[in-house]
Amino acid sequence: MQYNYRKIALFGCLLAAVVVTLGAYTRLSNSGLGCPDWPGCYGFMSVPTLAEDVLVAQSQFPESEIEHEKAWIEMIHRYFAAILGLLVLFLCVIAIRYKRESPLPTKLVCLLTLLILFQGALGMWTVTMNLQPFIVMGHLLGGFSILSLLSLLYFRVATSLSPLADKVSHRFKMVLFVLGILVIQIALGGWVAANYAAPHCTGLPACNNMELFSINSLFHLPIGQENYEYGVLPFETRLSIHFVHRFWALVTSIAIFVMAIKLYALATSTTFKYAILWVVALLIIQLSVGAAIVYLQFPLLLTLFHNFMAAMLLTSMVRLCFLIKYRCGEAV
Ligand code: HEM
Repeated sequence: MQYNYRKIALFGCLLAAVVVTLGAYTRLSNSGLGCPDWPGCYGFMSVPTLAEDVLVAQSQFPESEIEHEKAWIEMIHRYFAAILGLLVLFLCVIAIRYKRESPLPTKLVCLLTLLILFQGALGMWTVTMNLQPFIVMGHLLGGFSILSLLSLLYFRVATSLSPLADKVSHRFKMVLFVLGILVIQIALGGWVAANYAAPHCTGLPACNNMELFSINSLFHLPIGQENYEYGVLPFETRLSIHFVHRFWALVTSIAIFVMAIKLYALATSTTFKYAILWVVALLIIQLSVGAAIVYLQFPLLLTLFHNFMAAMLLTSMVRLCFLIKYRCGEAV
């Protein structure tokens, strides 16, 4: 039972990574409004392709012209997300059903189920509120949170150890703190993408027109518009948003390096040492990919990889937290 549950949880993690990447593809290929309604597409369960269906769709949504490629990208993301939702629901039902016989993390799966439902609502608002940047960024963060919690679920069911009963260690607090810094960096990345701010800062390492950077312009919020596709904020605000993402990458990197050095100096188990090195390796790759995106002028596939690496970095940090909390081997 525990064994099968573990395998399903692992499958859930992989599926969540696919859904997050498909979501990024939908966002970055500007297909977010490929279907102007939700959960269907122009009122159909699939993209309307037959001539008569296209006519019906077009008469019901005269203001949006069907772009089949964008509509398919959007619908494929929704299909995968729906399968993930059903899988999480299944994990939740099993955890509750076998609560007595098998010690499964019921609270964690229930939280995941609530999160999946909220994520579905965010997906709907993304479309109905015409890509409102706060909703788009929230949807990105929701996807990353689901992936993190699913990985935590997998780590929990894959171990026979119990969490430490004693008070939270200094090292655990430090890793949580750095995790918080990383989450801010991911949110800032989502803010860059949601406001289409990437091409407004093309220099490296700083933007070309740094004289336009201003902290105040960051408070110019994208609200009160009908449609947010392709962004509504002025040039200097987008440049500033983009630059802050780069600046916070520096803060994140320093925090991760310091954390890694401190943890490594005290670690004794090989598993834990590898887990620390893995985080550092992912960070170095992520920084190089970030710089390459700018240098190569924002190619879609590389930006997708940037999103994927952010997800990997986040789950690796979650793993570090888990390893400390469950004192795997004599790790901490
Ligand atoms: C720890 C380091 C970093 C993390 C975790 C991170 C994470 C992210 C995330 C999650 C996104 C959103 C992608 C999406 O919408 O799917 C993003 C976007 C972006 N990041 Fe980063 N990033 C990091 C460092 C950097 C660096 C160093 C640069 C540039 C020098 C950079 C440049 C960009 C750009 C240009 C985008 C917007 C892409 C677009 O909208 O086309 N990032 N980042």
